[in-house]
Amino acid sequence: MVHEHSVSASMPSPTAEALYKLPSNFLPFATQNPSWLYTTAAILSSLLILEQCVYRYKKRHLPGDSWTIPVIGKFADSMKPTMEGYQKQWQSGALSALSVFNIFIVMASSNEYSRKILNSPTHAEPCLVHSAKAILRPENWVFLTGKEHVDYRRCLNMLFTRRAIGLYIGIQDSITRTHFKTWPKFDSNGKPVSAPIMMVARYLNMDTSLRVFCGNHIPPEATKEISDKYWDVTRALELVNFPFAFPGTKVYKAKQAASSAMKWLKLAAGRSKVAIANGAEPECLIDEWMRICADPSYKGRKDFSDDEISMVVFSFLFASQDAMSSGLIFGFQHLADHPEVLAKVREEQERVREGNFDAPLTLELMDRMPYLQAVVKESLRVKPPVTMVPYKAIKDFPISEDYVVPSGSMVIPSFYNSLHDPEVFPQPDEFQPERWLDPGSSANTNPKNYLVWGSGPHRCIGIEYATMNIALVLATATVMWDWEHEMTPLSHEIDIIATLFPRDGCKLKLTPRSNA
Ligand code: HEM
Repeated sequence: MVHEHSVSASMPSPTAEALYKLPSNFLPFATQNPSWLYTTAAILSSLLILEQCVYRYKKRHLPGDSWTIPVIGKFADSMKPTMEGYQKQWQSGALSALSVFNIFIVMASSNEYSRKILNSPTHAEPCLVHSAKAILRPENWVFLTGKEHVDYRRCLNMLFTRRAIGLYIGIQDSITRTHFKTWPKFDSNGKPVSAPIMMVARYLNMDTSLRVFCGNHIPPEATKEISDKYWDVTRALELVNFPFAFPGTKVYKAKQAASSAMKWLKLAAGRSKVAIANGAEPECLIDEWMRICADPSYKGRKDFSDDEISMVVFSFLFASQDAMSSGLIFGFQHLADHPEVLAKVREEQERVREGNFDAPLTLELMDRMPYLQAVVKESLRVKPPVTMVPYKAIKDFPISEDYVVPSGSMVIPSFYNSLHDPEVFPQPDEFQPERWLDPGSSANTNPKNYLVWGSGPHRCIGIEYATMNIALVLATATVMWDWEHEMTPLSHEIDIIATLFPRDGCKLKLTPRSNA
């Protein structure tokens, strides 16, 4: 998800719009006093009182603090978000209110209200963390709304068809195998030891994405440079950033990282255009895009500048890097903690691949692995990488019978409660892939609850690609190694760094298997 693809994406830029709308005669008493100090104090205290009145007026009967902390509101909580804090907010009501830096926020926690927000484009639009516009550039397609967005997205959907995914799978498979050579760690006696997989998984993910998107149109040093710098982008996706991108700030560093990545992506776009014009077969996503544009039977838009292509590809990286890494790491953690499930995945691998693990994985082989697919689906349900996405009410939004979200407010659909609804997912916190194998199960008959990818016009564009990648990486890992999860007190603590990660980085001991 590109827009507020993250729990941390919910921070508006600090404004005090409501306070600027004071009537000119609002503070008459202050002008009667000659002391500027007294006048200033009077104005400030009036503004603070007004802030409370506006907050209470907008909040009406919704659960939430009766008073907001002056000026900053729940800023402190948003600096260091925790799952416990979010859960407390979600449990407080299907709709609840809070304020951060004078931005009024309505949080939706129920399935009904969350879907209503996502599917009401005339009332609510995605809005980004403040830093995202600076990083992605304001002219990036992800900021389009309404018909413009629908039309643009129609072109991009063609990059994720089954034909395209079939092209990407070979790249994903080969990059994964190359990276896996470095994953197992050994002590000086050659005995396997455990190590956190968080950063190696992020690096694998970035390498895979860049090769899938750009093929060999960028050199290996480019993927290394982009990967190394990308952490600066992730770190800038905090709920609250210093509002100006001065040198040294997180947003400044993220902008630097983004422009150096886009320089390489632009190079790839130019090279791909030349290759396809010269009759080369598509080898990556940009090639596939250029092939479609060059096809005489294609009636859609064909003229995309190198710069525009680089921004689109960067939007895919931006949307995928943290969410995919989170999904992948929890996939490993869930399987490692459920040896009986791991054994079933392995059994399926052995059966479908007939013991020939050197042969590249194909779409057809992946189609024959329903158990693995159920594992991925369940893992993403239990620990959804994206727990909420911030939207903004573009006009008064009558969300329920007795509450209208005031125009200009932030309105945040959250997914966690839908994905952990005990009516639909009995024992909701348990990792039970089997719930997806029975077509009549409540999980399968309530697809509206599966909000891992959002819903409506901005629903994730990369679903098949992301699912395929997580499945493929786990498939190969199950046949290459025996896994052991070194449990630490932090293994089940969640760090929110744009998306969710186990706080200890998931320490795995990987022992090569003899059949691999
Ligand atoms: C496990 C991995 C991923 C998860 C959990 C995820 C989740 C999401 C979510 C929740 C949204 C917002 C949907 C909404 O507002 O209704 C979204 C949007 C988006 N995602 Fe993903 N995503 C993942 C991977 C990817 C990948 C791999 C790509 C690209 C290759 C991608 C590209 C996008 C884009 C471009 C959007 C914005 C779509 C639009 O505004 O039209 N995502 N994703």
